[in-house]
Amino acid sequence: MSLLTVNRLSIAGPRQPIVHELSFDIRAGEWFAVVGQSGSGKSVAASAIGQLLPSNLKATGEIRYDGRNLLALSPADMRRIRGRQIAYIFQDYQGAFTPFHTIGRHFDDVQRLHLSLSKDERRQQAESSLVFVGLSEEVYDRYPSQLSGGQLQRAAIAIALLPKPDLLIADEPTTALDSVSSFRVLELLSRLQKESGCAILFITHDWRHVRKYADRIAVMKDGRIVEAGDAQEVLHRPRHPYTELLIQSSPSLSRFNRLSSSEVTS
Ligand SMILES: Nc1ncnc2c1ncn2[C@@H]1O[C@H](COP(=O)(O)OP(=O)(O)OP(=O)(O)O)[C@@H](O)[C@H]1O
Repeated sequence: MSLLTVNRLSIAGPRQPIVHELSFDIRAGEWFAVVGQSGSGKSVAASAIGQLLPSNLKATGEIRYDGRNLLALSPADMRRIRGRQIAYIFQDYQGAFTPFHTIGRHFDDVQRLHLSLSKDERRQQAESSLVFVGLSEEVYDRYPSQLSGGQLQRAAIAIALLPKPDLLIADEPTTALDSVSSFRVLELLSRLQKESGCAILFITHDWRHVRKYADRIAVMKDGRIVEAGDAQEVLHRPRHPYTELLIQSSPSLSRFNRLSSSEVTS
């Protein structure tokens, strides 16, 4: 069943069009990867879903979610959906945190906005979600600068999933992490997705991640989807020469697969 349907989404920049008539749908509970080279328009397309485009970019077309066109919602209506039903995590996990607020304060901000819980319940919920993503509950009182990149990204995932969103948009969440932290974060996402049943829109240029986690994929080139379908089908029988080129030029899967479970325990 379709959770979100993107219909002829175009995004125009100040000088030229960036994204051209994208159409795809995301099904409930699936891992949908959008893959393509740097600059192909993956991030701007993902930002348009939550009305997070910079003001110099304009989106047209339709993004249907829960019977409504997200592009036509008022900023206030969009804020009620974003964070609660549609959550984001980004490559720039540092930028997602305010340096002078504790991790606990970041939890609290989301809990106050989207959940009605008492102060004690909020702290309890935050501490158990920290433990759930493999962090200690002491992290609650720490500042972002006191955590490693991998730990911060795991905290960001815990916060994003608190309101139990239907869709998590993960924009290259592991690009800035070393390979072991990256592996841990992806395994965590995969586990949480199975447990929570949320769909993931996963933006990446890394085919190793596509091969391991994606159910379906869309391949983007120069602002257009050149090929889309079942991930294994596209990987094994790419129809577009560009997809074939991307797959052939991707780094070997062997290093990623060699990471053993002993390397990834916290
Ligand atoms: N605010 C902006 N104003 C003008 N052009 C922009 C703006 N934001 C993005 N672009 C342009 O839009 C195009 C697509 O950018 P986008 O960040 O979506 O690519 P991407 O596929 O996500 O790349 P990457 O993998 O490097 O993140 C690029 O050419 C970029 O320069």
